[in-house]
Amino acid sequence: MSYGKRRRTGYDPASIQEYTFPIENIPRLSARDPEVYRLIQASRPVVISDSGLINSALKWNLGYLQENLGDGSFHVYGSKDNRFKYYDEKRAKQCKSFPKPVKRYEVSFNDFLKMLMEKKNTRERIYLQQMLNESVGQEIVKDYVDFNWDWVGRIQNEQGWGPLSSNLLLIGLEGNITPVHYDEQENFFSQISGYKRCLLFSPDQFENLYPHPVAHPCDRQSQVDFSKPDFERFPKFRNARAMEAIVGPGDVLYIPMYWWHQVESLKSLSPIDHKLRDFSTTTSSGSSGDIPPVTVSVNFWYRAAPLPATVKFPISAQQRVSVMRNIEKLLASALGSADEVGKLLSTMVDGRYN
Ligand SMILES: CC1(C)c2ccccc2-c2ccc(C[C@@H](CC(=O)O)C(=O)C(=O)O)cc21
Ligand SMILES: [Zn+2]
Repeated sequence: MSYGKRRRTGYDPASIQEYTFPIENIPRLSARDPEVYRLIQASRPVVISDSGLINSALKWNLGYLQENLGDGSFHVYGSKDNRFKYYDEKRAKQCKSFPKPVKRYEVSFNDFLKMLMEKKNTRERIYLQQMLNESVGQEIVKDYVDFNWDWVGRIQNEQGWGPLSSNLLLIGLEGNITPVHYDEQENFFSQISGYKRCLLFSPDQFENLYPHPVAHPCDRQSQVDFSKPDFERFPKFRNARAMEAIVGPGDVLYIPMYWWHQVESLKSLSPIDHKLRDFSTTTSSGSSGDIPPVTVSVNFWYRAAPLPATVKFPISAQQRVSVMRNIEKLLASALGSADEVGKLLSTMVDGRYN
């Protein structure tokens, strides 16, 4: 069930997964509308349709990227299903019993293209995510310089945000899902090609989304799998309610810090012509590979504004999450291991605070 109008153009509605929670629409406004800046000021999500932020990148098809991305190495994640659940490598090494949800490869862009062709036939799905850095070719640098930095820089200053920490280039297969999680940075999520469905949940829904413990490799990720929610373990997930934006080329979605988001690559109705230069179309398996359709996005992560000098009460949901994180970290270090944090918190709370 979804309230209000859902954007209907460009993607195949059959590629929209049905979930158990109600969904409202995130406002989609022009950069000329003052309401955009009121929503950003209030740390509320909004889609800006004509910011021009990444117009210079709208020509980034795979052929252009192959030509100009340079010969650096790229992080490519592989998943045996369509979910790409992030995990922290260091923490994963510490807990032996942790089954790694995704595999990580370091490959050249051409190898990534080969993987795209070969993965067409295998179960494994792949997702490239690579920080845009100085290893990229001159043309990409030019396009990057031509981003609308005046527009985004003005917001960064007006909001008192910290520095831009990174821009991640994301190239995924249609059907790829980044499961619901939150990040501790402000994000201008920009869509270059293809369509992505972004489901957002406000930070005050922490108890509905049951994040893993902070010390867990999947810190900041929800334990709930939307496609098969375990209501016995996570009963409050019944109270979750989402806001949704379907972003297409040129759209920018403001994802406020601490807001939960799940991102799903939809099936595009007009597959892109990748203009792949004389790419050997016969893969090692000999099948004449045509590249499967992909989505391309780039995000802009900004460090948070410094905390205000005086705390206003009642504290915000974001501040509540930050306090809980600090308590979990403090207890894990005070007790020497994260395993006893739960027991100690129950001892503190049971019969005393509840
Ligand atoms: C799933 C993946 C590839 C991954 C694997 C391993 C480590 C990190 C990440 C990572 C980080 C960010 C994104 C982009 C976006 C979601 C989306 O567009 O899919 C998002 O969440 C954001 O911009 O905040 C995607 C990924
Ligand atoms: Zn994220």
